[in-house]
Amino acid sequence: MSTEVPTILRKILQRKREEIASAQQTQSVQQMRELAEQSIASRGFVAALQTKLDAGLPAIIAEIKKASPSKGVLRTDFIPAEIAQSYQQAGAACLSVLTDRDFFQGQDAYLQAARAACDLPVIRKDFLIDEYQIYQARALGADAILLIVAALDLPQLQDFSLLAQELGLDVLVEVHNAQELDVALQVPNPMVGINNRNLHTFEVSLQHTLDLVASVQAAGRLLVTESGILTHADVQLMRNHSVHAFLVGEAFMRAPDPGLALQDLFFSPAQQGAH
Ligand SMILES: O=P(O)(O)OC[C@@H](O)[C@@H](O)c1c[nH]c2ccccc12
Repeated sequence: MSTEVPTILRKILQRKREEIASAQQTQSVQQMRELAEQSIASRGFVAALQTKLDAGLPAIIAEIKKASPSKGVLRTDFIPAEIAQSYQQAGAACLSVLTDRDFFQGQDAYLQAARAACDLPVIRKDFLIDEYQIYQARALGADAILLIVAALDLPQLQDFSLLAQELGLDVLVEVHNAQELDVALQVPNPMVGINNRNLHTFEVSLQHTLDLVASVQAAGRLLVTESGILTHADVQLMRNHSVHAFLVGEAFMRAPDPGLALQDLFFSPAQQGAH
């Protein structure tokens, strides 16, 4: 674990340890592993992003998130299956579903309902600190997991990444700065996410992506810019720096029709021919 773990992140990770301990009283690691191994086939997450990019289209991971610690409740009319279908129709490549209960008002059932309602690959958006949660993710039907460099040390990142691969899960390794990126690049994995939001201060700046784009691309990784993409200008700024994969939540969740908001942000006339 990095030396300065941000306060909110520290709180979340603390709570995760309790959740894992209590879940293990109902189902052992061994049982969870068996459920993971028997789970429905995974849909390729990286492959779905790459297909969009190869076609000259933006690769959009559209998020299903009811609330967040920084913004509170984002959406009251919250039906994950409907949102998933709306995202698919609008041209999303993949879904991201928050499963954390205490800080994001998520649920495992939201991931299952969203995935069952469409054909898109889904990433389980949670704070993973134990292999148990990786088995759980696959048992739920997730196609990918998030590994946050600020929450894990290098051996954990390597072990978890390997286990994920064995289970057929793709991995999004998330960083916020150059130091974390150095760690992420030691984990053999095709995808790197740059979170524009600082998990300590909640400050958001797209400059974080711009600062790291050259290093990520030089390493031959697929770069996903995460958080704080709200306007056409934000999307254009990313495109101008050859960033074409996006993880977007709030901008869609606050809109009456999330799919329509996706279309407007990425495919409106102002955006035509931009990539
Ligand atoms: O709602 P936004 O600003 O568009 O951000 C989406 C996504 O990047 C954000 O939810 C996120 C990025 N990394 C995370 C880690 C845990 C929980 C949430 C996140």
